[in-house]
Amino acid sequence: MIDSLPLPPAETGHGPGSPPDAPQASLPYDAPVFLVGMMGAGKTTIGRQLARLLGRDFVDLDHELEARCGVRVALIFDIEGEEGFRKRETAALDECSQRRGIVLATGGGAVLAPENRRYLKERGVVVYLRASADELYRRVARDRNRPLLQTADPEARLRSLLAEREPLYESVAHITFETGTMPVPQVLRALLPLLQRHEVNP
Ligand SMILES: Nc1ncnc2c1ncn2[C@@H]1O[C@H](COP(=O)(O)OP(=O)(O)OP(=O)(O)O)[C@@H](O)[C@H]1O
Ligand SMILES: O=C(O)C1=C[C@@H](O)[C@@H](O)[C@H](O)C1
Ligand SMILES: [Mg+2]
Repeated sequence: MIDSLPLPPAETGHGPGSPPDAPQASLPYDAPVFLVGMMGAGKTTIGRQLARLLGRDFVDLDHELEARCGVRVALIFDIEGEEGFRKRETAALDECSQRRGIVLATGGGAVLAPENRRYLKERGVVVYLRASADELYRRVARDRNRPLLQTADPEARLRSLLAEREPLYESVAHITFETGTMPVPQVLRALLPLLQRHEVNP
């Protein structure tokens, strides 16, 4: 039933009727760029803008799963539990991470599975968007779309998830970028030269 509902458009291109803007920058490789980090790290927001800047297609793994299932991430969790969601996430990541020339924003928990970490590390350039628990919580506090934070104490949950995952994000990252309280345009300006300087093995 979860596979047969009407789909919102997947965020995997520039959208119907909207031609891509001319790229304002480029990278010296076509390996995919993967963004990892906690809920609220800015993977979707920065990923979309980075893709536009580079003239690359943007893939958001959460949106891709929603498009495939026809329902929101929260409902996938409700129906299939976190385990079901993670299986779908791994299958989608395996497929999407083989695309060249894209920017891909992962979901916050995509680094949990060892095979996902291998896909990320071996197939592209991985950027860990890092932020403090205080800052992350400020960014997601009012948003109800994150099922793992629908608890009595979402801030404590976010802190414990961050502590658990930090070493996993670090272990896959080629570039760790501390966003601090930097606004999005500034993050993009500072991240771009790091990506351009990164050396990718053929
Ligand atoms: N550097 C930043 N400064 C201020 N606000 C930010 C920054 N990055 C993201 N935000 C805001 O934080 C919120 C969450 O960002 P976003 O949805 O991009 O996070 P995410 O990493 O994709 O999270 P998830 O893993 O849940 O998908 C959004 O409202 C976004 O505008
Ligand atoms: O941090 C997580 O485990 C998650 C983050 C979101 O991107 C979604 O993938 C989902 O809400 C799970
Ligand atoms: Mg996101």
